[in-house]
Amino acid sequence: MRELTVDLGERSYPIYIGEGLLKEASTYFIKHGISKKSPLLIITDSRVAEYHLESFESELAEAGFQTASVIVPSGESSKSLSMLESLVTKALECGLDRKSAIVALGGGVVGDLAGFVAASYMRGIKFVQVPTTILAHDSSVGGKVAVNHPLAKNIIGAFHQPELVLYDLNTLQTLPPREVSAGLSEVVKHGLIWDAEFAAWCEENAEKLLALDAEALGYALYKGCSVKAAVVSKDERENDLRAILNLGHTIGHALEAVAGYGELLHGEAISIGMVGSARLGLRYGAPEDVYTVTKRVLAKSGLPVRLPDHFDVDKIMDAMMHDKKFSEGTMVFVVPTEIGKVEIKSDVPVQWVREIVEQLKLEVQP
Ligand SMILES: NC(=O)c1ccc[n+]([C@@H]2O[C@H](COP(=O)([O-])OP(=O)(O)OC[C@H]3O[C@@H](n4cnc5c(N)ncnc54)[C@H](O)[C@@H]3O)[C@@H](O)[C@H]2O)c1
Ligand SMILES: O=C(O)C(=O)C[C@@H](O)[C@H](O)[C@H](O)COP(=O)(O)O
Ligand SMILES: [Zn+2]
Repeated sequence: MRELTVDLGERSYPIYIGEGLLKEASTYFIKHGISKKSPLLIITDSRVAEYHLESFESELAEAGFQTASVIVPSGESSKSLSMLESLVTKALECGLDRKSAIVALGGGVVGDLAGFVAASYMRGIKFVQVPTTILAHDSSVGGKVAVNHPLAKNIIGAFHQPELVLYDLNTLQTLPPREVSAGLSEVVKHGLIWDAEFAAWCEENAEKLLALDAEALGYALYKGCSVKAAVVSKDERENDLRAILNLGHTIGHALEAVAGYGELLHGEAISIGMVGSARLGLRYGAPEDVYTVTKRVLAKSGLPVRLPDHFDVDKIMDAMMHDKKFSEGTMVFVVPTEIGKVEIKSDVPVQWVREIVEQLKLEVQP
């Protein structure tokens, strides 16, 4: 078992990563002050529920927790305001009070949604992240919680840190291959923004990761969470440094919104977005390998690097104007300067961005 800390003063919390942790969930919950006297609501999705809900909930109930659970449809469309309202209704029906906790059992969709319920219910109650996807090594850490608006991704949300993150690597063995690759997108991102050696490791070990090799996965998720925890610990609310975690997201979020949340998985959209950011890096004078290595490691991880033809460039450009990185009338982008290093560029010429989005349709999968 590996352990990390997100260091945020009185809001600090641990991330536990290991095999079989769900079977001991109650021990961790007790250790971190989750109340047995108030009801606890587990929020999960239909696919995760099939595999994990019953055993997880009974383990907690047997240890004396007053559990209730609710299952949302699997997929990005559950991150909506209407779903938030129905979950608040459920929380009220289950009698959740200010000492209750909400438990997010699932991937990033469940984590973001359940986290936002916890942030807004009674103006904020405790929550626990129990990630079950590779991608959720990113979403479960850092306290960004949100739902989507049809025009913009994650635009209704809050910062609300969990009490703990309990990451049971065994749960990942049931992930479909497309979700494995999508999750690797954010793992690779953590290498590209912070740690060139780790980016190279991701490329060398791509096959093992795609095959869900337990040792490789454990290491990759530990490294990814370490980068995330280090960045968030320095800048919880994205005043400056934290923005680097958005590599590939200005274009990526626009693609998700234009496609209608679901056609492209988040990790896939971010993969295409990171190729766009690498191209932007070249315009600012970065060495060629920023582009070639980015593209190669993503492709080796089973990810798309080309924008499908049917995407409308005007619509993508419009959607980018609603991104949180568009502010004071200028486009702000995270731009790689070398592998493992990025810079935040404001005032990026809109024409450059348009040209890059057009070029993305012509990329060749290496
Ligand atoms: N808050 C953050 O900092 C942050 C960071 C990155 C991404 N995100 C958000 O995370 C979301 C994407 O997360 P995701 O990729 O985990 O998607 P997801 O939660 O939709 O999970 C992907 C799919 O895998 C299924 N699944 C989950 N666990 C499984 C398991 N163990 N076995 C089999 N199937 C399983 C789910 O039902 C779903 O169909 C996006 O909404 C994105 O915006 C948030
Ligand atoms: O935690 C962060 O900060 C990130 O940027 C992580 C991203 O992977 C994640 O997709 C996040 O939700 C994007 O942030 P947003 O503020 O643009 O919604
Ligand atoms: Zn992301």
